[in-house]
Amino acid sequence: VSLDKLTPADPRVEHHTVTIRGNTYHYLLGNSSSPPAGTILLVHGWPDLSFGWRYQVPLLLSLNLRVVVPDMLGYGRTDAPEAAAEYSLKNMSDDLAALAAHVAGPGEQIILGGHDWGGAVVWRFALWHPQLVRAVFSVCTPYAPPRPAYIAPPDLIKILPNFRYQLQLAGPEVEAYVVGKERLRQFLNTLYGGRGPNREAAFTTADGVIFENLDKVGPTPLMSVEEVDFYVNEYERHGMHGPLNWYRTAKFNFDEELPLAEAGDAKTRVKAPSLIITASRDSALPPSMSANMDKSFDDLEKREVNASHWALWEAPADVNSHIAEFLTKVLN
Ligand SMILES: O=C(NCCCc1ccccc1)N[C@H]1CC[C@H](OCc2c(F)cccc2F)CC1
Repeated sequence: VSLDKLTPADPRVEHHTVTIRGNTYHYLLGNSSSPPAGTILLVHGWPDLSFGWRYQVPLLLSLNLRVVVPDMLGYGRTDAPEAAAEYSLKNMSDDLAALAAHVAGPGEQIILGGHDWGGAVVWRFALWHPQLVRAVFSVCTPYAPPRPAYIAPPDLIKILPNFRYQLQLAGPEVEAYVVGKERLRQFLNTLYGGRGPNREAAFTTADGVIFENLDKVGPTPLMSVEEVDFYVNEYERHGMHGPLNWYRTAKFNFDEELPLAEAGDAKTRVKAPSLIITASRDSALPPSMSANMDKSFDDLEKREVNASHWALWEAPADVNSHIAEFLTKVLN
């Protein structure tokens, strides 16, 4: 399975913008030569960009797919509205349904792939727009059924202590501190696994961002300096308010999804062919979190790769072989 990856200015993808439900989205569009065997929509997570799928796009083009990769709301060359409610999983699902109609035509079924928050989005897309889903996969992020009762984030932390960093991200400190190229670079290097001279971490799922360590952190081992430069320039456009709004949506998601939870299996089961690829060393989303998924799916495949949360870049050959195996079955 080829290991080549997109460069920031890659001729294999076009750049497009389109206004969707009031927000302007930027997306990469890769067209296979002959009529496509299908359309796949790739959804990135936090803190990432459409470019986060750089190791996967060439493989997907080789499968004769039309590949659509948006910068999600708040990121890159897509708008970053102020209100957190706009970033709800239902709004994201509805935006992507409109984007799919724009690219593939109204009512056309698509394949969806998500990583991290993008994995949460694609699972919810499958609940809100089941008729549009040809197949769906998530890297790292398990499916959590809509809940009949609201669990406020502080209480969720008691059940899922590995989510503790999300309380900090939903607050004002990280947004206020991570301003300007220098601190954006330190922040991104930190999130992508950079360490200090004595292996100090400046982010853990227990502490969140450790501000006093940020300026000690060296470059991430997962990206070239040019790639980090690209990310820093893309993040400088909006700063961190938009990306952090994704962590301020818990109550909006609960309220929107309550009718699904109350309808039970009819609205909370995923029928389309599905795949989850877990990352063995993901400290935020460990494979154990996917243990109970089977009861909500008609057709679920599970695979695991030996990687951290950033499996797309750290184990691309393994991730890509699982995706290729899954899609070859879906496309034949
Ligand atoms: O915060 C996220 N990613 C940032 C990771 C940063 C990191 C960097 C370096 C090393 C480790 C981590 N992702 C979110 C994605 C949505 C998730 O919410 C959905 C959800 C539930 F609420 C309950 C059960 C399962 C489930 F998926 C919550 C984590």
